[in-house]
Amino acid sequence: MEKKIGFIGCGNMSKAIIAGLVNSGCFESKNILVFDRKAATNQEMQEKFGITPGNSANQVAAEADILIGAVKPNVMLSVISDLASSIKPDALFISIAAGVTIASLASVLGDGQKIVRAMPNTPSLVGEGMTSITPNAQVSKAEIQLVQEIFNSFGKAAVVPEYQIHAVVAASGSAPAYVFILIEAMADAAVLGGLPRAQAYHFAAQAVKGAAEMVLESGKHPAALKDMVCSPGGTTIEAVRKLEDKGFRSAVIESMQHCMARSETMSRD
Ligand SMILES: NC(=O)C1=CN([C@@H]2O[C@H](COP(=O)(O)OP(=O)(O)OC[C@H]3O[C@@H](n4cnc5c(N)ncnc54)[C@H](O)[C@@H]3O)[C@@H](O)[C@H]2O)C=CC1
Ligand SMILES: O=C(O)[C@@H]1CCC=N1
Repeated sequence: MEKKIGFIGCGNMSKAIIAGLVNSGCFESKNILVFDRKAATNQEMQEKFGITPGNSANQVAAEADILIGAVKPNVMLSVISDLASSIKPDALFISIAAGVTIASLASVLGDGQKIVRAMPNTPSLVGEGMTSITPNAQVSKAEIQLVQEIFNSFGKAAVVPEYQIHAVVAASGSAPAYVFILIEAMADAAVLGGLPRAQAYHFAAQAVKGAAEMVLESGKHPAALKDMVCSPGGTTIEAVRKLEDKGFRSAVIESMQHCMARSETMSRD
């Protein structure tokens, strides 16, 4: 598309989104404007992806049709208050910060600004992101579609009401971290069983990827898919019994409950 998309802050999440955007061809690289306070990062992104580095946050804000705020939650409001007067009045401002509400963003940017809260995740880097989108009342249906198109270009995107964002953070925003721990633990066990380390990661990661694809593609209940693996008196049911004994489900549910509680607390701070 011909529009310009700007990034304020270019850390782990912006880098994943920019890689996804460039690889999908959704935006021409030159129409991706990046400003991070670390000059080396802007230069690195220009060399790697051919994006246009910004001279300042205000310059990027003044040029962007779609502006993504991607700094840490605790500095988001102060960073955008310095930019508010530069942002184009009809630009879409997308915040990806956890725990920063649309109301607090609007209190800085003004009630007339088109604002979207999005919650992406790092698999955007490999075109497998999952992003929730929550627009304010100023964002038109066509603009919501545009935002979906952008996030769909490197994964999947769905519109959710703002109160559901805490659950989205737990189920997809933060989720890659728990899955990486799971893969690491599975690989450690495989190494214990004699598999070389590199192969252990390969087998474990491919098994996780394949299982996820089965849930997404088959439409079957995860329990039915689990039952298909468990042969009577076999190996899998032994592992399943031990996972239940160790409280695997409960550990996942309670950890995600803490994640959601943290997201709620951040929204009130
Ligand atoms: N990392 C993740 O998996 C996800 C992160 N998020 C959200 O994305 C946001 C960014 O997170 P990360 O990329 O992980 O953080 P990060 O710390 O890797 O990146 C933040 C970047 O902002 C830059 N920065 C700070 N102040 C600035 C300023 N005034 N002007 C320009 N650049 C500035 C920093 O130099 C840094 O490169 C957070 O609000 C987080 O809640 C959302 C979903 C997933
Ligand atoms: O840990 C965090 O606060 C951010 C939000 C979702 C993933 N990372």
